[in-house]
Amino acid sequence: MAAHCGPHAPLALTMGEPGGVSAEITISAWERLRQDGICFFIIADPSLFHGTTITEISAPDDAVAVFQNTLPVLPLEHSIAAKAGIAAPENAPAVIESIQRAVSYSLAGAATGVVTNPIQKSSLIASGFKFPGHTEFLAALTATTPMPNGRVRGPVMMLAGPALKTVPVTIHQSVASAAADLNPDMIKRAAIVTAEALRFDFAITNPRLAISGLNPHAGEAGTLGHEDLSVIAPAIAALNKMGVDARGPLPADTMFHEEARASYDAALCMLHDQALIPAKTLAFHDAVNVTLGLPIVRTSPDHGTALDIAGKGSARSDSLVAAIRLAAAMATKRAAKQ
Ligand SMILES: NC(=O)c1ccc[n+]([C@@H]2O[C@H](COP(=O)([O-])OP(=O)(O)OC[C@H]3O[C@@H](n4cnc5c(N)ncnc54)[C@H](O)[C@@H]3O)[C@@H](O)[C@H]2O)c1
Ligand SMILES: N[C@H](C(=O)O)[C@H](O)COP(=O)(O)O
Repeated sequence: MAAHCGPHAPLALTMGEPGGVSAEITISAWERLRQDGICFFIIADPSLFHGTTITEISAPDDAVAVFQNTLPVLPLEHSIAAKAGIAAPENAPAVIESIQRAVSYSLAGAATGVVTNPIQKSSLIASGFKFPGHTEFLAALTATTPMPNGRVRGPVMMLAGPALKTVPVTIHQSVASAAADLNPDMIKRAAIVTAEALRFDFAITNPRLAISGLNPHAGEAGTLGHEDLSVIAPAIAALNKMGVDARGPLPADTMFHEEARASYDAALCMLHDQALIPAKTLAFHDAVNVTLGLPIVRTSPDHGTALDIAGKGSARSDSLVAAIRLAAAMATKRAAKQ
């Protein structure tokens, strides 16, 4: 492998929603990282990059030789008809093919990990896609591959920013169904996968977890809802018995101020928005969405398709750059453990 790309295979970037900002932030990320010792290629329809010098490659490894000079694009078999600002369900087969191939390359060791560009979930679902997001799709695509080093399988979503890491225990589901589905096993699994990831992927030797309640004021001693006492507290007690440093259930509204954040390494929250609102508010342009508990490395920018600004040249690539850097760092740590 060429020295400027580091010792590992390149990262595979997916195309994401072709009507969104993926192409422009990928070009910008390539410009920012081309001299940085990280290599990647994108699996996409080359027509998305008209006006930019790209190199069409035929295998992941070809990216290494060209990366410093041009963005390597591995063409899809499906073609697209993209218009900036429009997410057309007709492009779904190409969007899905890109994700599937990135995972295949990663499982085969031809790519060192997967960095996904944002997808328009509603558009994919309208075309018949059966998964609510990448997280669940990636878990299905990797379900039969053993986890490395005996680690516990997820998937678990983490939003990782410079000052805060949050994990939603329930992910892409309605608030009503999340509250109904919540059980101690889900909380325990999310906590164990998170603690393992903090140890092995983020080099935090003794990870401390703060676990939120579900209801206002963590249920106010059972007067504002029963789940905090009947579901979350028993999960935390079981985690403590297993040696996991976890405390709670904490009122979600007071666990994210600066002094509170200093007392833990990751906050586990019961609902998607409990976890993602603080993470994106504090660090919208720096935070990274990481899927923990997969046999492959997967990161993503924390933002979505941004259809409202697609093609206008104002989309920032910071979160994608952070996602690429984090994927490379995680892959390096995992390779050192094998
Ligand atoms: N990883 C993913 O695939 C992923 C992540 C989040 C959201 N989504 C999907 O994206 C779609 C749109 O979601 P949304 O509108 O809630 O969120 P969004 O992140 O796309 O947009 C929210 C706001 O942030 C702005 N914004 C987003 N990215 C930006 C960037 N790089 N630079 C500057 N401004 C930026 C947008 O212009 C918009 O005003 C939905 O279908 C959602 O499910 C996908
Ligand atoms: N919940 C995520 C967010 O708002 O950032 C987003 O939907 C992405 O999820 P996947 O990585 O599962 O697509």
